[in-house]
Amino acid sequence: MNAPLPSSGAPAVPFSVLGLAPVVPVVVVEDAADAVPLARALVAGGLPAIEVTLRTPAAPDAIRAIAAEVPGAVVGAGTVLTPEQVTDAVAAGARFLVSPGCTDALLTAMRAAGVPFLPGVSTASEVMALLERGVRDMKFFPARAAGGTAYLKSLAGPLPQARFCPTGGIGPETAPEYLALPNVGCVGGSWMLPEDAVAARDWARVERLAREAAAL
Ligand SMILES: O=C(O)C(=O)C[C@H](O)[C@H](O)COP(=O)(O)O
Repeated sequence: MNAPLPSSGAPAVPFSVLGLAPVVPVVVVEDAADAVPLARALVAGGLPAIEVTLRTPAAPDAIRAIAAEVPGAVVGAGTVLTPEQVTDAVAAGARFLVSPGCTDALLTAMRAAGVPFLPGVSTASEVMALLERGVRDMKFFPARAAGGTAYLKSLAGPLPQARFCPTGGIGPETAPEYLALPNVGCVGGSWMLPEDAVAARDWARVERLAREAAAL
C-alpha cells in the first residue's frame, strides 16, 4: 500500500519514494532560476515528487528554492554518488535521495540521513546485497539498457520482496508496461522535460506533458 503523500516540511513518518507518484520526473537544472517555475509546472500537472539530479552546479540552489517556494512539491536529490553529497543534499532540503548505483559508504550515509532513499541496482547480486542489508526499495538503472520489463519480470520470481523505480530510457509509450509489473512502484524519467521546452521556458508545455504522465 502506498504511504500517504507527506505535506510540507519533513515527514514525521518515513515514507516510501515508490508511493509518492507513479512517475518521478528526473530534472537536470542548468539555471537555478528555472527551478521554481519548472517545479510549479510539474506539481500543477500532477507530479509532486521531483528528483533534481546533482549533475549541475545549480542543483543545490534548485533544491533549496523548490523546497522553500513550491507548495505540494516533494523535492529529492538524484545522482547522489558520495556521502558528502548526501549531507549537502539533505541540508539543501532534499526529502529523498536517489543514486544510480550503490557502494557501502554511500548506503551507510543514506541510511544515516533520515530520509527515504533509492539506491541503484541493475543485477540480481546487487538486489541481494541490498536485501541483505534490509533495503527493499531500489532504483533499477539504466532500466531500458539493463533489460527493461523482461529483466524486472525475471527478478520478481526469485526476489519478489524487492521493489523498483525503473529509470533510464523510459518514455510515455513504455512507462505503462513497467507500471503494470508487481515489483514496480513508480518509474523515473525526463521525458516531460524536453530540452527545447526548458530552454524556451515553455512551462505550459512541461505542465501538459506532466499531466499526461500523471494519467498513465
Ligand atoms: O542522474 C542519474 O542519477 C541517473 O540515474 C540518470 C537518470 O535516471 C536518467 O537521466 C533519466 O533517464 P532518462 O529518462 O532516460 O533521461
